[in-house]
Amino acid sequence: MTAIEMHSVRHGYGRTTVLHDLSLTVGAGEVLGLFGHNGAGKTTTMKLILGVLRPDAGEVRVLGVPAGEARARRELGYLPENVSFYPQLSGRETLTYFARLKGVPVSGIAALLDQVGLTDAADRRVRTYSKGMRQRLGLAQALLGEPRLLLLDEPTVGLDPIATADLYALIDDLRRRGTAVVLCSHVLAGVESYIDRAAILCQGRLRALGSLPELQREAGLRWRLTSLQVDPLGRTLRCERTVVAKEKMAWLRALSNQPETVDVEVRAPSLEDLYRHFQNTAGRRERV
Ligand SMILES: Nc1ncnc2c1ncn2[C@@H]1O[C@H](COP(=O)(O)OP(=O)(O)OP(=O)(O)O)[C@@H](O)[C@H]1O
Repeated sequence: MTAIEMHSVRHGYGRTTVLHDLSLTVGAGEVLGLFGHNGAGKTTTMKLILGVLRPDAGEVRVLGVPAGEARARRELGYLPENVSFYPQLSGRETLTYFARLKGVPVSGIAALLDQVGLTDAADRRVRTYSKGMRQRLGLAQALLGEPRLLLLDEPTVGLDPIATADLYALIDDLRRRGTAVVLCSHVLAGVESYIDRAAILCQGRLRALGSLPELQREAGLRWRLTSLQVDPLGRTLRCERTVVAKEKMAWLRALSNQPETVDVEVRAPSLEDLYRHFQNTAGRRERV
């Protein structure tokens, strides 16, 4: 079943429209990265999916029902951007509280604490937690009740590199079990191999949507080839060139046929390169 369907959604605060004609779908077991500058409309999009905001126009459906319906809410987990908890409760008490609010069994709490690496701190008050520990508790809260759709707003904020890698591994595991995930982040480096598609928002408009190879094709950015060559005196020379995607293989063949070439490194346009490209060209496109 499709996890999210947004059709021609418009939303504004007061008289200012901040989302324009947004259409996208997210399938079961799909991880969508939602990216955009500050104020692009990412959190507003999340809130529309949660059903705490209603669109001014268009339609938002979650797991086959209108967003905000009890069935959709029950199957949805949400990690907000600025997660906050009652400081006097322990981690375990916090999860018990949220499990009761959500109407899900408390029996899975120990496993969740373990999954996010908080077992040893489970009975400490949250006010003694570091930022990263609070973030991990937020993630455990979002995972209560085994949601079929998980919305993560800046989930890596405050996480150290190992905890960040653990989070991505957890997302991978959830994806394999059919959970759909929407992941908002300003940290693009490292996220690309964990998302199926990226949606790039600019000034409330969907500027690009697709898998990394699709976005690479659409953007037409150049690939970087770095070759190491040994000259007749035995010195190693480093040569760098950028080539368009369709010429990449011809260049690779040519380089590997040269006996002086000892190594070639190929760098595809990264998610960061693509993000910058689509943001930079958004204004231009709108003016056309
Ligand atoms: N409650 C509100 N009232 C009025 N304007 C709002 C409200 N919430 C958000 N906005 C405006 O809507 C636009 C989109 O905000 P939103 O929080 O969705 O962006 P974002 O992409 O999540 O930004 P960030 O990366 O900074 O978190 C911004 O211009 C913001 O100022």
